[in-house]
Amino acid sequence: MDHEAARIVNGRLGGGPVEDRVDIPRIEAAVREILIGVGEDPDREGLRRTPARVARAYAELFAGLRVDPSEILTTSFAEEHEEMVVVRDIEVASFCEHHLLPFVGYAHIGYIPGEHGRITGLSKLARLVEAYARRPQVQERLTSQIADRLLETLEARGVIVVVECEHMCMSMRGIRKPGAKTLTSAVRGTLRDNAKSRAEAMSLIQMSRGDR
Ligand SMILES: Nc1nc2c(ncn2[C@@H]2O[C@H](COP(=O)(O)OP(=O)(O)OP(=O)(O)O)[C@@H](O)[C@H]2O)c(=O)[nH]1
Ligand SMILES: [Zn+2]
Repeated sequence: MDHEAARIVNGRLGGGPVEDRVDIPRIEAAVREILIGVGEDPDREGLRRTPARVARAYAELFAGLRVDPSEILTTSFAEEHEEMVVVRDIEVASFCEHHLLPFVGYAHIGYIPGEHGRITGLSKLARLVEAYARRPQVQERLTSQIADRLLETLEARGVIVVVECEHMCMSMRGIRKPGAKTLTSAVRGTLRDNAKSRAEAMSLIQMSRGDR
């Protein structure tokens, strides 16, 4: 494998291979430095292959940086469905950009198709979450990016996205409050303007909470 090819690893995003250009040697060197920095011996048996493992893990965990979210919703179908569609409990695993520690939880997505009733494949909603989650993020931006992309690409009449996550940077360090959940929402279009539709969406989303 030539040097350039060695820098290209295949990441996987929601099951599909993506060409993933990640500078593996650079990540390896940095991880080795971190290990030294925290007072470890990067050459001891258990840590020898750690920089390489972390580099591969990061390629996968940040694969969203190399995905164009506008290409995810390209499959949409014209359907005479003008009522709400809700997909709830989509697992989220993202990284807070302040500490590069994970935040994990669920995203719930609801939308009302536009005038021409264009709907998208249900899995595409989960792929959209993956594309925006697998990058350094803040939860608020993750939430609104998903909502804005849906509104724009599907020309939906209304969109609601609710994300609930626990942030490891709040659980494991700093203030150390494990179990604290952060809830964020982004509401667009008719769901923002119409309190009755919004309440319907919220009740569909909240129904899941009792089931869990
Ligand atoms: N709004 C928002 N804040 C976040 C998110 N993830 C982490 N944070 C917060 O980012 C803030 C960074 O604060 P700083 O004061 O710069 O960093 P810090 O000294 O490590 O902060 P502490 O966590 O309070 O120890 C912290 O309050 C985190 O809780 C997120 O997704 N959204
Ligand atoms: Zn953080």
